[in-house]
Amino acid sequence: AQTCCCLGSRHFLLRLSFRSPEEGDRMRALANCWFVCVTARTIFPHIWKELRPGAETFGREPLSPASNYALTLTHTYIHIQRLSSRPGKEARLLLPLSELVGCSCPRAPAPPLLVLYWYPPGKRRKGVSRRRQVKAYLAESRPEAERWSAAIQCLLREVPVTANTEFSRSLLPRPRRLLLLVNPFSGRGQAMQWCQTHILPMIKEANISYNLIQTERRNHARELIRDISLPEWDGIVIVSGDGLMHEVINGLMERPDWEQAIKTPLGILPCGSGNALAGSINHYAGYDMCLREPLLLNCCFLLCRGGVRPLDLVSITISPLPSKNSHAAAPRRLFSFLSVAWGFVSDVDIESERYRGLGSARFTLGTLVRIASLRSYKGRLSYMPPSVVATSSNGTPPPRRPLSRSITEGLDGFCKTPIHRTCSDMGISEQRSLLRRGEMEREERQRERTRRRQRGRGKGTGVVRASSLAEDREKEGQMEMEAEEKSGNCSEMSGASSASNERDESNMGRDERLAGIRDEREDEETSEPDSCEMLEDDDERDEEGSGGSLEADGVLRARELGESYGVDMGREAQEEPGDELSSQDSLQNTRELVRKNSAPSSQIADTLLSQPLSQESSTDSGISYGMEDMDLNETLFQKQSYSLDVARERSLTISSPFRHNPFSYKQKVLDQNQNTSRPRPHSLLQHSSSNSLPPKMTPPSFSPTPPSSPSCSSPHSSSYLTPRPNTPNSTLNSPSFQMPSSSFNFDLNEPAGLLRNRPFVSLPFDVPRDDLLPPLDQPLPTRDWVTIEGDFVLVLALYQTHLGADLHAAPQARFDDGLIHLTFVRAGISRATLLRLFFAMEKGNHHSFSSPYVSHVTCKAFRLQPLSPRGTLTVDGELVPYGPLQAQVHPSMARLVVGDTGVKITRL
Ligand SMILES: Nc1ncnc2c1ncn2[C@@H]1O[C@H](COP(=O)(O)OP(=O)(O)OP(=O)(O)O)[C@@H](O)[C@H]1O
Repeated sequence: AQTCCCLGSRHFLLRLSFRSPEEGDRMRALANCWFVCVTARTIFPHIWKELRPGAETFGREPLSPASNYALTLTHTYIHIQRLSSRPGKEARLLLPLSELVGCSCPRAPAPPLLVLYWYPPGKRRKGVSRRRQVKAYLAESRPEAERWSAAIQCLLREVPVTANTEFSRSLLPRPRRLLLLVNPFSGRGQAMQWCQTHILPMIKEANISYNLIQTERRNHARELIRDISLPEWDGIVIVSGDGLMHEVINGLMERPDWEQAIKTPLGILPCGSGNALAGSINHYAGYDMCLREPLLLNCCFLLCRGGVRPLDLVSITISPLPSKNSHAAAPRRLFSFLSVAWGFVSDVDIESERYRGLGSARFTLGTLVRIASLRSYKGRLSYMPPSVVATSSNGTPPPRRPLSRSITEGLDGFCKTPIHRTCSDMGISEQRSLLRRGEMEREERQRERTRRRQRGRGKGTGVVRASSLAEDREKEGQMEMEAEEKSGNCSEMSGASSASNERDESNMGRDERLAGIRDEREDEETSEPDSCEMLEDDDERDEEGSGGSLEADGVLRARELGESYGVDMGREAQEEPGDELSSQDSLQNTRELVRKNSAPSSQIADTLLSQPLSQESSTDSGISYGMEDMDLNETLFQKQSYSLDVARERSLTISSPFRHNPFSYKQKVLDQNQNTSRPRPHSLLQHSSSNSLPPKMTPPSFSPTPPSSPSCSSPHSSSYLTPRPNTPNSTLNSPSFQMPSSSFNFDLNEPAGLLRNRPFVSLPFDVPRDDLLPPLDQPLPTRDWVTIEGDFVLVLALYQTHLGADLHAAPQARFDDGLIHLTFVRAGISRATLLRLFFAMEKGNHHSFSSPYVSHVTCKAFRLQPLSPRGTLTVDGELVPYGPLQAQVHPSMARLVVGDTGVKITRL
């Protein structure tokens, strides 16, 4: 038994032989007694089996033959060799210390055992995860067993040791102490059960002391964390989903000693339904995607190993909740570790609460339900690319963003290159369509500007309130319905979806509408059968022109919210009659598909996308336009004339046909499948319905600020851009700059449900400032920001790799990369494509997924201004008040327990 093979004597720390308990009668009696009385059925069932293969029938059957083992300890492995007198029967096991959670040496009267808690990776039905195995060996004496236990624990706790070290318990640091916060209702309500079966046993095996607190209500953990004495704890562990982690982080940031408090290592043991952070930790450790208990075991193992990494936090500023004195309410700040979501993702998150019993499958079901009734939302997304911060912090001026002057150049790598390098994702024919629509917008906006000035004279302000927007759009909808009922010519379109109306109109009534753009009067006389909304629009204009009824004024104000900003340039496009004729058949087919309500969305989309959009553009060179408008960051531009040549050049980067497509304000007919009794966002009524697709290829307006047009390399050198006074190089000579930014006037409803019980504790004064962001109610700087405005299906800002344990949504993200990973999907995407996108996300290969509607960028800060009056916004999966929101990343603010797979920073 004293012989063992020599395994790397250079790293040799301990070598000793152990015997199995069957070696002698005395030992056997002792071991049997101890196991039967204390351990066999409770603490060490595995050991019992290991030592006594015939445990269940002890006393009745003969004991198995004795085995001797030789164990050798090195810095990285325990080599275990079974010694056998019969040649060829020796078995060797190499047990990596990195797969060990801990070891123990049970006290007397137990025999002198060395027990190893080993979690090797094992194959599961879905992926690979850790499995528990216990190895126990009987030492010749208790001091020998204790020496071994101390040696292994020293290595696990990274105590420096050599081959000459005299191992004893005194070398060991004190056991780690963890505060476990358990939400018993998280996920499917299994958190406490899993604590007993998986978590606490493993934590004990790792020789970690713990205190477990069950949360009793929402925000209980937050209050607790604000008040406890933190130095007592080596870490705070959340046994729940991401929501409780959000509470804890914000509780820490609300402490007066937030700077030290936020450095407390945080761990997560996934018992929720989303478990995004746990999924990210699991991925970072190099494990395959897994859910439920396997994921829990992996994370618990990593927690016990105890490697800690820095974690970025994102400071979020959101609109204040309404108070009695709404003027006194200041924007709120909170800290986020995971995500900000608006649109599809937040809708699914909140709406799928009702399927909570399904666990993580609730998101799959929620996704399918939401895809079936796809919504889009109007909004404006601005972000600051990381390159800007990197270079400006060096003191060197940021490089000019090159303008992609060729449409096809931008189209090539649309999905792969950063947005600010891309000017358009549209093909040539669509570019023409864009320019034509730009012309229409310009005309329309000029008319509205005139009306606004008239109204401004009376009211003195151009502020638009979202509450009136909602009412006005309802009124507008009613008016449109009435108009349609009156119009017999519109009967052809009744029953068809709104989007099909839009498409038909956009393709079939081009000549008429172009004529209408040239001459507003002509519009009024045109009674184009297909153009229901034009009739209705004209009605509105009549009313407004004649003094403006309340309804008409409301409609107008509703329009202002979405449209009052943006430089709008374009050129008139005309259509060749032959082209229209050639597209008639396919259009007819499409309408049939949509009207019948029977075709799959992808089929409808395909039909639409295959339509030729072949319009020949004609330039009105020499024409100059007066303009007075704001850019997408609410920077007011001076009224100046410029030639259409300039306009044409800039239209590639700035104009916003997307924002103002011809379908924006027309009648929306609910199709048969829509539930009319249920309130729906207005954007849904406008842009999508369950059987219709949003308009084809609604390109966004990309507005790097300043626009990086060669003719306008900087806002200050521009001949036609003058920033607003509150920007660094502003001038005060614009008569209109006093007009407040409309998009910040949201009517926030009284918080209800999930939001009702949120305590709004103010953060300490010295929490880090968002130095890249102006206050929420002020315009963004003119430089370095990119703005996209239009209709979005979703906007998702993620700073971890996973959005859910099985949703690898930001593969490039790292815990401390100092970046926000923005994904946005614009209206126009088909349901089938969206579904494919989510499927691709599961594997994390959606970045190679090519769709002109889907964009991925990284940034340091962003601002999101929803322009649709209703919607949901979530931060870390938790509902926040709907309204403008801005965020900035603060690199490496917190610390996260991730195990020791990656680059180790410190130990828990
Ligand atoms: N005892 C409790 N009773 C009710 N709500 C609680 C309690 N403890 C915590 N909460 C709240 O429950 C919400 C949801 O918890 P959490 O996010 O941890 O679980 P989950 O929603 O199942 O998981 P995930 O966010 O991963 O989907 C959190 O906002 C938290 O504030």
